[in-house]
Amino acid sequence: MNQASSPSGRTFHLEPATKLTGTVKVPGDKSMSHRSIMFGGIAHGTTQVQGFLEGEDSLHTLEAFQAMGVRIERGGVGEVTLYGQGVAALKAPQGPVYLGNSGTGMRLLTGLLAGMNIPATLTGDASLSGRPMRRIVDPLSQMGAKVLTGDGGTPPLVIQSAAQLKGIEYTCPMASAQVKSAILLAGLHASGTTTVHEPAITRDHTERMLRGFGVDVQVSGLSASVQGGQQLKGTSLVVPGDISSAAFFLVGASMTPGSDLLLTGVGMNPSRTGVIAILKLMGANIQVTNERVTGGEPVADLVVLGGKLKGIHVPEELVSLAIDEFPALFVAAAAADGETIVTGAEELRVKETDRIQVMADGLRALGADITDTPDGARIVGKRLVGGVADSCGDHRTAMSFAMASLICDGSITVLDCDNVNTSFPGFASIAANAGLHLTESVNDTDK
Ligand SMILES: O=C(O)C1=C[C@@H](OP(=O)(O)O)[C@@H](O)[C@H](O)C1
Ligand SMILES: C=C(OP(=O)(O)O)C(=O)O
Repeated sequence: MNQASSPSGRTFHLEPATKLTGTVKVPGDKSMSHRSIMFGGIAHGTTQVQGFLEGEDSLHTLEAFQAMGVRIERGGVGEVTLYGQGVAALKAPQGPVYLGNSGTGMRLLTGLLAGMNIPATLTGDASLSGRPMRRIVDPLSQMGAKVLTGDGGTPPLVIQSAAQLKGIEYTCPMASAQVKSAILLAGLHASGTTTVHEPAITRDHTERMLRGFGVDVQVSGLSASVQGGQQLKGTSLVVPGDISSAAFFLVGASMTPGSDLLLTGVGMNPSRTGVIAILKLMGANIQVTNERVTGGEPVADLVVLGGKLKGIHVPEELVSLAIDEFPALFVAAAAADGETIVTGAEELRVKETDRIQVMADGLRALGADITDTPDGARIVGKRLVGGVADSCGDHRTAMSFAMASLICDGSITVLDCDNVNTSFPGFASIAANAGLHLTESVNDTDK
């Protein structure tokens, strides 16, 4: 596996743009793409995946399962076939498993491997190496797992051999689908029942997709349970477009009068649609059309007509339903009339970057009126003037700053954009086709 970090310094250059038009098809959902490999990799029988996200994060998960001996074939774009032979056929990886920038890859794989008693060392890039892992290591230890962290509870994670895990009932202190999933995946191979209670709704792809692989998952309100000892059966699944990638375009089109954009095949899982609800509260015109169900997940085409947004206090119950969309929503707030207040979003501080800090610094550098708070921000909308915004290597902040060119009178330079490829390969050309005046350069001395 390639452990070299990608050369820093892919830079986005943006001239002011006025609207987004045409049709956009965003790539496959990242959360589901990771899970399609993990579940297909441990299942008995063949799993065929369509719409797989060929981004760096999900490809690292795919490589991890190849390193454990799973035969995986890649066909046309987004087509992956896994020839699963069950848990017993998996081999411990020979060397460290490098998971790049991906918190999802590392946290879910740790739960899965600890449950299956497969020793491994999991590593990541500089960003992932600074992210908190005790949130999964503590509950996994309660189940009997032996997982070592680096100093401060961060990666690398070393999963050591242990006796069979025992099921636990765990009340999650933070709203996190990754923590919930790590525990449930460990519970698949633990004795007895494993139950996770959550403080708020988080994405439920683990629960839905496991059912697609024949697992009995019990869900009641904010609690999910699995019984240990269940085998997964290979299946066929279609990964819908990622609403988190669509979010940049939803924001860009919603905040610019004259925009008329169609987003096709977007995943509409109700635990993910907070961004649409929040934008609608801000006055956005988003029509949900052609609703259908693909691979057990609701999917729709979204028609966005641009207009003027208004500031709101974002309801806290929508925060976990839109957690990855706040960088883009901060840009919508910078475009809105009046003040937008975000509270209850402290989880943003432990993503690929501290997204509250990076968005506040970057938007301020572009001329926005934004005050960061411990758990969110206050943003008063106004035209931006332009300047240099540092994404700090975070894919979502980079794409959000690019969308800011729609509300800006001067040019914008966005630094450190390499990691856009973790979730949205092709973003620059898709955004340029839709109306951004975006060019890219690669320069090792940018930073
Ligand atoms: O389970 C998942 O696929 C994810 C869960 C979320 O993380 P948290 O569980 O840390 O909130 C989200 O931010 C991440 O992009 C993907
Ligand atoms: C937080 C994210 O991903 P992860 O936690 O998997 O790195 C994200 O994609 O915004």
